Amino acid sequence: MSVLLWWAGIKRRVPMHSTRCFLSRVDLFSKSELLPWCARKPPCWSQLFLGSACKGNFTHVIAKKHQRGQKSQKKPRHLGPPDGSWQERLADVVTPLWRLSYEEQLKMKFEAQKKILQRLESYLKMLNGVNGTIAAPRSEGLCCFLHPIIPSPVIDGYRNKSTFSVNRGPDGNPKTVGYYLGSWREGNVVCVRSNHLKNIPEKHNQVAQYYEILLQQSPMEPCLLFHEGGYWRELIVRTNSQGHTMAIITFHPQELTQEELCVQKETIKEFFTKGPGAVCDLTSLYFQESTMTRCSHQQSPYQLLFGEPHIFEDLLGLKIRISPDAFFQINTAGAEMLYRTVGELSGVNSNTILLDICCGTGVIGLSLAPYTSQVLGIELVEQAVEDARWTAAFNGITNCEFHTGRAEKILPQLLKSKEDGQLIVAVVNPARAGLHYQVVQAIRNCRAIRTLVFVSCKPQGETARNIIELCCPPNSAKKLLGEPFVLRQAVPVDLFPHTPHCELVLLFTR
Ligand SMILES: C[S@@+](CC[C@H](N)C(=O)[O-])C[C@H]1O[C@@H](n2cnc3c(N)ncnc32)[C@H](O)[C@@H]1O
Repeated sequence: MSVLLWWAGIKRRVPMHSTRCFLSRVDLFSKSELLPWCARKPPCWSQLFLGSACKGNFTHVIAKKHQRGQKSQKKPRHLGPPDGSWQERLADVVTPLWRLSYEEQLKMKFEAQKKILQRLESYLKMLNGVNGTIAAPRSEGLCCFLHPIIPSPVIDGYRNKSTFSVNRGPDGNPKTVGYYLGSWREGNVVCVRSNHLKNIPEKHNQVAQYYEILLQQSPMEPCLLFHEGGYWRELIVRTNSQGHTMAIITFHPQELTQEELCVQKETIKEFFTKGPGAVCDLTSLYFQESTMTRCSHQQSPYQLLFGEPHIFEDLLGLKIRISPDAFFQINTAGAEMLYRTVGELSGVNSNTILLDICCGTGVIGLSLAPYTSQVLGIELVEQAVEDARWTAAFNGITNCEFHTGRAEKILPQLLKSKEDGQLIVAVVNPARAGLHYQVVQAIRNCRAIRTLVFVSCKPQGETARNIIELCCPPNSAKKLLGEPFVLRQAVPVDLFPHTPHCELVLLFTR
C-alpha cells in the first residue's frame, strides 16, 4: 500500500508503512529542500491572536460551495428539508470534507497547516528581525521543515468516543438522540440522528438508537433547555479496539428524591442488561447527575450502574487504563502515529528527564519512559492521573511521577526542584485553550529545557500566542528571560478524517 505525497511537492510514491515507523530526526531534516518556497506577508497582531490564521480555510470553502449550490432551495425557518437531506446537512457540518477522497482531504489539510506556519513564521521574523533566532533550514517560506502529513490508518468509523445530545428531531419528536444542527441564536436547532456520519462507528450509533428507545418508553421528559426542566440529557459512548463499550448517561436530577433517582437508575440498568438495550452488550454503564453543560467527576461523580469501571486500550506495547472522566485521543490508531512522532522528535535519551505537561492518561510519558531517566507528568483531571499511575504500575514502569493539578501552579515549583543541571525535554499537549502564560514562562525561563515538543490540535489562536511567547526575543517586562526557542520541524498528523481538524507536532530547540 502506498500513499502519494504530491501535496508536499514530493512526486513519488512512498510505502505507507514508512510513515508508520518512528521518524528519524536526521531523515526529517534532509528532506527539507523538497518543499517549494512560497513567500507571505507578515500578518498583523490581531490576525494571529484572533486565530484568523486558519479562518476561511477549507471548512469555509466547502461550506460556501455547498451553500452556493443550495441557495435556490433556501427553506423558511423551521420548515426543513426532507429526512435524507437533514442527514446530508448534518454530515456537511460535522464532517465537512466527507465528499472528498481521503487523498484530497489530506492535500487540503497539509495546505492549511502550511498557511498557518507561514503566517506564524513571518510574524516571528518580524519580531526577531531578519537575522534573529529563526535559523532553521528553510523550505517554502518556512523556517522550519514541514513534513508530509501522516495519514490516519483508519479513515471511517474511527472515533472511540461520541457524545450524543437529546432534543427535538426534524419531525418535532423531543426525544431524538443525535447531533445538533442549526443555530441557537436563530432558534432553529434540531437534533439529527447520526447513523450516516462517516467518522462514527456503528456501535456508537447502536447505543444511541437504544438510548432513544429507552427515552421513548420513559414517562420522564428530556431536558432540552436547562430553564425548562426535564431529565434526560447527553449520552457518551466509548469503545476500545477490542469492541468493549462504556456508556455514560447524563441525567438532570431536578427535584427528584434519592429514592426516585434510584428507580430511574434501576430502570436504565434493567433496560441495558435484560431489556431491549441488552443487544448493545455494554461492558459498563455509568450514570451522572448533571445540572451543568459538563460536570467533572469531582463536581458530580460518575456512578457505575453495572460492569467494569474502566476501559482499556493496547497502545505502543502498553495496556492503558481509561476512566470515564479521562481524556483519550479519539482516534486510537491515529494516536499511535501521533505518539510515535512525538517520541522521535523528542530525542530523549537515558540522560534526559521527560516532562509531560497536560499528560492526560500519561501515554506520551509512559511510552518514552524506557528511553529516558525519569518522566514527570502533570495533569488537571484526577481520574486521568490515577489511570496514568495504574498504567505505570501494571506495565512495570517505575521511573514515572505524576502530579495532579493545574500545570501553571505545579510546573514552576517542580522545575525549581530539578535545577541540578540534568537536561529536560518538555512535551506539551494542551487543550484547545492553549497553555497558561505561567507555563510558557516557566518553560522559557528553565535553562535545562533545550527541547520542546508542542502538540496542538488548533495551532492558531492561543497556541500561536504561546509560540510567539516561546520564540520572541527576551522581554523582562513579560518575565520571558531565557533564550528564545527556535521552531525546527513541524509534522501534521491526521487524527480526524472527513473533518478539517489535524494535529500538528512542533519541535522547538534552543
Ligand atoms: C489534549 S489533552 C492531551 C492529553 C494527553 N497528552 C494525551 O495525548 O492523551 C489535554 C489535557 O490537558 C489537561 N489540562 C487542561 N488544562 C490543564 C491545566 N491547566 N493543567 C494541567 N492539565 C490540564 C486536560 O485535562 C487534558 O487531559
